[in-house]
Amino acid sequence: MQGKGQPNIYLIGFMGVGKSAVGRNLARAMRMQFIDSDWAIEQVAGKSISKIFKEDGEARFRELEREFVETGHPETGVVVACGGGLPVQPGMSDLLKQKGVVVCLFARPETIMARTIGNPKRPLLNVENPEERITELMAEREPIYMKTGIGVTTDGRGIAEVVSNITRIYRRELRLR
Ligand SMILES: Nc1ncnc2c1ncn2[C@@H]1O[C@H](COP(=O)(O)OP(=O)(O)OP(=O)(O)O)[C@@H](O)[C@H]1O
Ligand SMILES: O=C(O)C1=C[C@@H](O)[C@@H](O)[C@H](O)C1
Ligand SMILES: [Mg+2]
Repeated sequence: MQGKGQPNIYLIGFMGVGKSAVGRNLARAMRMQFIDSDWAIEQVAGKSISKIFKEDGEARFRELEREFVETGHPETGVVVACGGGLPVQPGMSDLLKQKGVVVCLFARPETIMARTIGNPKRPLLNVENPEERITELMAEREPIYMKTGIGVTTDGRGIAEVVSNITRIYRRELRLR
């Protein structure tokens, strides 16, 4: 794989901004491996995200996220699509920045709503008024997202366009290192 040995790329941002979809395409373009933290955690736990939340609680899920970042994935050559809440718990922002290039995808609440509606993988949005929940959670998380990753907006932009933007950012960051 051509990107083997290169610093990891971590995609962060709110649920539905496109981390998984963009990450898969970015990894292909960069010839790097692709790992989705939500998927990796489901493999370790042997159950779905919604089952982990229901049976073990959110705190256990956050522990699994920490283990994934600390020891659960290769140190180089990987594009990691992070779960929406992964950078939020204490210490994670600095840890991600140490480990690689962090890019944060953004989208407006209406866009997020349209992209996430009816998906059972996002138990936090499985509430009576998901729009309100998105706005609240976003306001809480935005400062952390902004200080952790280089921002890329995705509203009205297709996946290929977002991928080529990130490719340029990554090359620039490698030159600066
Ligand atoms: N730029 C884009 N334009 C149009 N649709 C998009 C774009 N990015 C992602 N999508 C679509 O939006 C949906 C949500 O994207 P995705 O699952 O990649 O989000 P995510 O950030 O990984 O969310 P989560 O944090 O919950 O895992 C998918 O159906 C995806 O194909
Ligand atoms: O934003 C969040 O806290 C979450 C996002 C998803 O990717 C999953 O990691 C899970 O549903 C929690
Ligand atoms: Mg995802």
